[in-house]
Amino acid sequence: MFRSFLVMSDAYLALEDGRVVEARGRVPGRTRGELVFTTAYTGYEESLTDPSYEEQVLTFSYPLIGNYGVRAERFESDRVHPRAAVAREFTDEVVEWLAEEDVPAVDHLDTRDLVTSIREEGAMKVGIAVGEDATPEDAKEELSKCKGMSDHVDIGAQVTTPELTTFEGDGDTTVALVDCGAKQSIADSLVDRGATVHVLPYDATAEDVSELEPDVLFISNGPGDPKNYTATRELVEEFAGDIPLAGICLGQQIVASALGGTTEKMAFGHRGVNQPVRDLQTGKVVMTTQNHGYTVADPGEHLDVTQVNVNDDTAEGLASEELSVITRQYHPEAHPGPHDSLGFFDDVLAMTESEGNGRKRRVIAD
Ligand SMILES: NC(=O)CC[C@H](N)C(=O)O
Repeated sequence: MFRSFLVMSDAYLALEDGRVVEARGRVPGRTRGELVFTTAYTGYEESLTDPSYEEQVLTFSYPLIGNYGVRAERFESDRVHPRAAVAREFTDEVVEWLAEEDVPAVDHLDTRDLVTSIREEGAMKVGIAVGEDATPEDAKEELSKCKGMSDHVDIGAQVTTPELTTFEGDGDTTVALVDCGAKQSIADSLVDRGATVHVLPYDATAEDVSELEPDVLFISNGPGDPKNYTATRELVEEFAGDIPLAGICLGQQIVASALGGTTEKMAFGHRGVNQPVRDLQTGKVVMTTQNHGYTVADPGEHLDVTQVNVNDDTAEGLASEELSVITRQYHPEAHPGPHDSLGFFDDVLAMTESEGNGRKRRVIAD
């Protein structure tokens, strides 16, 4: 157990490795989740509203969070998704926002130690108790109720759009974006390029998609284990070879598993805005935004790995020319992070123009 420098502590984090960490409580409450960290030094508004953090507790390794305020125009969804937020120091403005959202927050703890533990031991469960009457036992009780990420079997239902929503672009291309917890910047990046984007619930049926006559089927980012997105995987199986497919993050994982690949959980994942990715064809390395804890272990026979992470060689981009598929494990839409890979959206829309790409082809055997 290590101590915050405050004499009075009213926040406790009970870690899966048995330790209880004291902190300063900023927003009271009791909660639990998977403890992860991001190394992003900007973009706290975008990260905190990224639906992929659902059921997780987000630790910022950057020590001061909130130094340029809180503006709703930077939000990626309509609420804060992590179950709690942890930093060395939160500004009052961020704390006010988290309080309005009823999301427990703690600071004045040694986040360097926390991040080192996650790196060495992997992402772990945490129970948190914050408030004047909070005790270490309360935090431990929360920990005892904490489920593993893969055990949140219907996590998509917690983050998806309740109904079909359309964002109009000024061009002719139509994209069906299956919302497994989509960041708003994905639809925005497509609309910016002229596409009309229909955002569908994660459990949309093949009929729902067909009715829209989309030129591209796009699977979004989202929280939890890709194995739990059965309905979304079936959609990909249904349309592969008929219309071009794209996916980001969870979307890449779902597309790969639908086409015969496999996914696995990583030790602590990739979360930050400076993850280096190498394109295997051009040799070029770009800095990317990432937020994932699972990865594609085997892309299967239909997909090729086109990009890899420079640090650990994991699959960052997959493609099939035959089936017109391109996916990214990272976040080309940025928000937060570098804009170097925004060209992905041009590549996705270009698939609709490529020769021989019709709705009639079926390459995968039924
Ligand atoms: N940002 C995402 O889409 C995350 C995907 C998945 N939930 C993972 O953790 O790997």
